[in-house]
Amino acid sequence: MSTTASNTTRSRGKEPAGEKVADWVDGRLGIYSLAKANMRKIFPDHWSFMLGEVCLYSFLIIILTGVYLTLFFHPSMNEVVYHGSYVPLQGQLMSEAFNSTLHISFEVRGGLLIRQIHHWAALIFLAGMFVHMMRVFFTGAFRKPREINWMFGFLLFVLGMFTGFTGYSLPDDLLSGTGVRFMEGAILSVPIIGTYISYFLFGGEFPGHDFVARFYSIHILLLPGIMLGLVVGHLILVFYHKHTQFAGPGKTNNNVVGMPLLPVYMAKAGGFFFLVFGAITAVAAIAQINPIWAIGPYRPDQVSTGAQPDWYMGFSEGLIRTMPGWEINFAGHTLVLGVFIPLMIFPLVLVAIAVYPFLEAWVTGDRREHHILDRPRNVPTRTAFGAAWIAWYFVLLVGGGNDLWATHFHLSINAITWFVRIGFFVVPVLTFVVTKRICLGLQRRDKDKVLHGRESGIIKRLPHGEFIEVHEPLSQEQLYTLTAHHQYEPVEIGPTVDENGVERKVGGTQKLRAKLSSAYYGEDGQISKPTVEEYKEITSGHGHH
Ligand code: HEM
Ligand code: HEM
Repeated sequence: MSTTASNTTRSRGKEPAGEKVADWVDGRLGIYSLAKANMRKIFPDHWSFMLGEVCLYSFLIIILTGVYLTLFFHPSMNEVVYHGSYVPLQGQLMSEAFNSTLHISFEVRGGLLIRQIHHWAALIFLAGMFVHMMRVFFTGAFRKPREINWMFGFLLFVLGMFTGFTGYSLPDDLLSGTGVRFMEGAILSVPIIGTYISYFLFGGEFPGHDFVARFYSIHILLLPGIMLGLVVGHLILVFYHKHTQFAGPGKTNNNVVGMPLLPVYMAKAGGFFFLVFGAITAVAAIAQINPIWAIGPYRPDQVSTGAQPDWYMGFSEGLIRTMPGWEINFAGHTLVLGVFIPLMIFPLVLVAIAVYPFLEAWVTGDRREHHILDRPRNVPTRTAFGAAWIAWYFVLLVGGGNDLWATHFHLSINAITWFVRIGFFVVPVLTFVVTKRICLGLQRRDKDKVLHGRESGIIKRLPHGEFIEVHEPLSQEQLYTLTAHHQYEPVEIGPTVDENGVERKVGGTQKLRAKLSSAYYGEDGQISKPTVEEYKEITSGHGHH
């Protein structure tokens, strides 16, 4: 701070304590210039922009509760005899991990609630990421310059799945052990190196004595550490790029219309954190999750019926449960294709998401920056791809819970398995076609609204007996919003013969690109926006009710 400033404050009398502290910190960290540059940073308002915050807050809640659990959890597979307060398990042999989780649940003050909050927050965190990712996808917020942030987010999603899986495995109960056994089976199906990886991971034959301790360091240190770094990077990039916004009057690619970070956005965000915390705590207090005492300790020779992974891992379970049990013998080695093929499809389902922004940019040839969001209906092919992917994911989830679907809905488990096998191929295609039709229909309706106004529901009878519905013209604001989107031309292959009559070779990828591009922006891919002439012609009297 300058001397004049400190002289003035001294002349006014005693400096307030807060100001003193702030001056002290500013002298060391330069917070005044940092605050000046960022305090008035503008955030646009839309309910869907709160989904990223749900991810952030549930992640913080997971860390807070996780730290409390580490105080009491023993990551050891040493066998002990249970002498705790849960009578039905008295005298049973179990691992220390299972024993300490029972101790957390029954004896530690607030232990069961914290365990439940940790587990529920994990489910909500992953669901939040799923929905946040869909919001970013369907609005095209992943386009330049946000592709790298999309990749950061994608990594967070995948790491979140594995952190959840390792956490789920820690209590060493029958359900979690069955999940780890499932993973071991999948690893063993990898030709040549599968057995080595399994031995390395479990420190010998499954289950061995090490996996809980190993999963523990991965669960509380390695993966959350990487995730924390990624979250910080993710938020720095959101700040750096500035937030996107939906089209509307006054909103352009070069500005952001909304509320300043301080005080409005911070107050809202702070309140929202407590809301998310409260909601998760309420769910955790009401709905029981993972009652390990009812499931019992893990024994490799036992498996319970109705065993299910947490929802985000369900699709991988579905892939394996519904795959035919193919097995071949190759040069004296057994290849378990029934497990190996699903194991290979698993990353493909995920990688399809990761690379999408780059694929779309290549197909459309679009290299511009985008800060105005798309309405999903205005990009029908992308929206249809997204919907097809979600439908595919849910078909696999049904496969992952085929036994529960069978028992709850009194269906044949074989019928469900066949439904999933056929649905795996058919449902995404059907969803794609239907979604694209719906989007085009909505675009037609928008066009109609722009040209003919909104249907008011008021029916009038004209003097000569004809009935008409009164259409109200849209406001200028609505007209702008409905017509603000840019419509692209499909990328063409161009002439295949040059001016000298020499034929130019067109590669397969170029042809594919042109085909995909016309699917995005060709005649079947979008409804042309109303032109100014059309609008003037109609609104100047003829044909306008
Ligand atoms: C730990 C998980 C995550 C956290 C804490 C997080 C947090 C946030 C926050 C707070 C925002 C700004 C507000 C909003 O648009 O909702 C945001 C934006 C964004 N997120 Fe995430 N996110 C996470 C996961 C993901 C995932 C899984 C993806 C996609 C694969 C993703 C991609 C993006 C993108 C591209 C933006 C910029 C959007 C824009 O400016 O419109 N994020 N994220
Ligand atoms: C994205 C991050 C995380 C996710 C998705 C996650 C998820 C889970 C899940 C589902 C469980 C099983 C809970 C149960 O018993 O029903 C668990 C257990 C556990 N987690 Fe996490 N966790 C995360 C981060 C952390 C962190 C950062 C810590 C510690 C600093 C931690 C510490 C623990 C401990 C000690 C257990 C075993 C105790 C128990 O099962 O109750 N977790 N975690």
